[in-house]
Amino acid sequence: MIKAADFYQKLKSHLKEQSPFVVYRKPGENMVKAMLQKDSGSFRVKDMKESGFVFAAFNPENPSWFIPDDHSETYEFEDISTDGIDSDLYEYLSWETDFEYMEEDQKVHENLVQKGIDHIKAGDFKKVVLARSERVQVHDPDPIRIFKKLLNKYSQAFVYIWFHPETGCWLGATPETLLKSERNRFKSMALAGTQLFKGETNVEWEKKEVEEQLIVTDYILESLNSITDINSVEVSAPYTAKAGNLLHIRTDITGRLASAEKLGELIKALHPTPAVCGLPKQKALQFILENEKISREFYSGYLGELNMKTETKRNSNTSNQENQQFAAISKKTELYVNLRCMKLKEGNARIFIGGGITKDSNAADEWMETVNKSQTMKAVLVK
Ligand SMILES: C=C(O[C@@H]1C=C(C(=O)O)C=C[C@H]1O)C(=O)O
Repeated sequence: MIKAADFYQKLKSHLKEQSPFVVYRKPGENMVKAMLQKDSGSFRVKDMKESGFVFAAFNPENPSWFIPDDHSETYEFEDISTDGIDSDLYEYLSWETDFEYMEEDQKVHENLVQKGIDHIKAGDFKKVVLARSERVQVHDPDPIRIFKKLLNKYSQAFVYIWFHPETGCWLGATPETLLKSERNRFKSMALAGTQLFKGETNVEWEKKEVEEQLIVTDYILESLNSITDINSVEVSAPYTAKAGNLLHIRTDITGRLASAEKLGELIKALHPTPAVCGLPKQKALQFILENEKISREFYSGYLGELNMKTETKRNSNTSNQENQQFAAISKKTELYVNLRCMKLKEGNARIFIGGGITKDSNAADEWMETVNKSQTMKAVLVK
């Protein structure tokens, strides 16, 4: 196993050569993993049968970039938080906003949200997720140092830094799983509804938020219909989940795929879910593409390990081979929705944030929700 300091040294030279790489840590884990592509080729996902790390755009028509397993060096190391900033108190206190600078942005976003509400009331769609971006001047633009701050601060998120000449440099700390699967078992989640964390996770939710989250759960369950062994599907009760300075409503969904071959179909059916797009999917997507003032690029797309080979040691229980161990190779997929993320460019960070709109939404509240969400990335950019 490589030492963290040695790894980051290696990563620096890789970055200088502008070769694709990804470094990431899964929620609740200690180990940081990395894939450094050995050549400078650009690979795209074609049929979801590939093995490697995928970085997919929000718009399903756009390419999904890929670091293939067999074209990269992989690393694993422990990176222990040293500055102790991963505390609830810090998240709450680090709240700060420059309102003057945002006045124009606020107007533009509220107009967009109002247009969304009007279309919902006219019956065009039931839910739409509308986003904006914000440019933040970065005091210390070293992407590796920003990544380390994310690691220190967000132990329960999927934290990553991704670089590819086709996409630029992205970093994030997302609370949302799109899909996990191993052999034919899978897990997904419906995450929606947002309020600011004020030191208490036992909170009340407004009816509007509950309904907004239910739309996501129902959609995921419906998408599973033709692809899974539907009798195997289990759904948890909705509960409050903390993500940085925010709380969301979350439902966990597990089940079995009709066959492991159906993985690609399932990803296609799920993405983009109404947690980041809307319902019905096509109408909401069209509204977003025509009306949002930004190109989302990879924000609210998905990223993660696709069909990564993992070895599990199992005991054979046949009597004449007592206690004999054998290694079973299986393929594991772990994909996350690319939220609470930013793109680094020429010393600036572009933060992407959005929120779900339903008929009961209020434009000013939706603005505040995006301000709150922007804090997840801003907290690691301020001095
Ligand atoms: C769209 C975002 O987050 C999503 C939207 C949420 C909402 O509308 O309440 C909550 C969690 C996420 O599923 C974002 O963070 O930009």
